[in-house]
Amino acid sequence: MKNKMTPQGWLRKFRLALTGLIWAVRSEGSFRVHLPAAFFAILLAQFLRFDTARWIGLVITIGIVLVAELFNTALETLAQAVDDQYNEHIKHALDVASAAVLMSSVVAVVAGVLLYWTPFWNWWLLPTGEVSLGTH
Ligand SMILES: Nc1ncnc2c1ncn2[C@@H]1O[C@H](COP(=O)(O)OP(=O)(O)OP(=O)(O)O)[C@@H](O)[C@H]1O
Repeated sequence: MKNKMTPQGWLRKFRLALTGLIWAVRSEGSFRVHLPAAFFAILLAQFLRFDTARWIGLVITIGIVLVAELFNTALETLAQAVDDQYNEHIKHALDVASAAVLMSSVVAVVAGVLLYWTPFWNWWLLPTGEVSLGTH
């Protein structure tokens, strides 16, 4: 077997992955919602001065949503190539992929509330009432 774990091999893998990422972002409409939402979440986190733990939570949450969307796009594309007629297996596969995206979105909403709740209220209340909800 040919050993592909050379620097050139890794570089080729990285180039192919980047090509796939660019293609997915261009062809899958959901990225036009998810990417600006992720950008806005990062800006808001910066504004609210997230601590390291919250940044880690935010990065993982954004990653989960984007990875689910990428796999969903890959499956949809593969399904189109396999069979453009009605196919029960493809239906189940695509429905499960959609469920993964839905699940990641629910996780993102719950994580968003947990991550932003205290920093937001601290920002909202501190200048007027000097009330702090603490750091947790
Ligand atoms: N070949 C097929 N056979 C059976 N059902 C299919 C097939 N292709 C798509 N479907 C059904 O249509 C649904 C939507 O699939 P489709 O690939 O059109 O995604 P979409 O709704 O356009 O998603 P997106 O907007 O993310 O591209 C699937 O979840 C599945 O139930």
